[in-house]
Amino acid sequence: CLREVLAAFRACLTAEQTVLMDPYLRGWNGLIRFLNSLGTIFSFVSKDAVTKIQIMEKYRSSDQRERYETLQTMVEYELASGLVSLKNRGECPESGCRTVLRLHRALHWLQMFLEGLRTSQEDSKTSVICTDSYNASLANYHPWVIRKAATLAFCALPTRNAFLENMNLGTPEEAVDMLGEALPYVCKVYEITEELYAKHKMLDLP
Ligand SMILES: CCCCCCCC/C=C\CCCCCCCC(=O)N[C@@H](COP(=O)(O)O)[C@H](O)/C=C/CCCCCCCCCCCCC
Repeated sequence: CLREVLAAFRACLTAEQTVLMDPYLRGWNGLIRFLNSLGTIFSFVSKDAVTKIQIMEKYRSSDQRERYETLQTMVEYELASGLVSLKNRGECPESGCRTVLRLHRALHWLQMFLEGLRTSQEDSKTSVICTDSYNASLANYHPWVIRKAATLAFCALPTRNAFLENMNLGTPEEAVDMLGEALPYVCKVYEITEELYAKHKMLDLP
């Protein structure tokens, strides 16, 4: 249920302005379930996202689980233990920091996409909203072949109102209201993570 997905992003935020890992991953898992319901054309996207979520879930069920309780504790722990490579991807291909960075960039896309959906006219095309938000965010980190595959897949998206109805949040108008309520939490999670990564000069982790 997307209501629960949006609630998960709200639950990530603590009074100390840190981001809790478990609701963050719960939110992502819910988004992937929704993505899968849009058709197999998006399998290549969900496969990559699932791999990344599983890497993080593995840390959360390991002996070091407490180090991964929040994004902040993860960054502190991995940097102090030399578990992050700032230059060479091959050295630490599955660090929590680089893995979360990929999800974080995708969260930027999601934020722009949902805002576009919320503020668009009834007759707007979801594929156009999706392509515009992708080009303005995530596409900057993808090679040509992925950008092509992604923009091709976006053409299969249903119309704006059908998409909003698929979200199971009531009528399209009710879904838009719900997005208006929930988006500030997604934005806050994005902002806190962006600041954290900028502070540690990790926004370009290979
Ligand atoms: C209330 C919510 C309603 C909206 C629901 C939207 C559901 C979206 C669910 C998931 C979003 C996609 C997450 C994609 C993560 C991509 C991470 C990434 O950038 N990976 C690349 C880099 O990884 P490394 O190689 O460095 O490890 C990787 O190369 C990418 C591979 C796959 C292609 C990614 C294409 C992304 C397109 C994003 C748009 C999804 C379309 C959703 C349509 C509604």
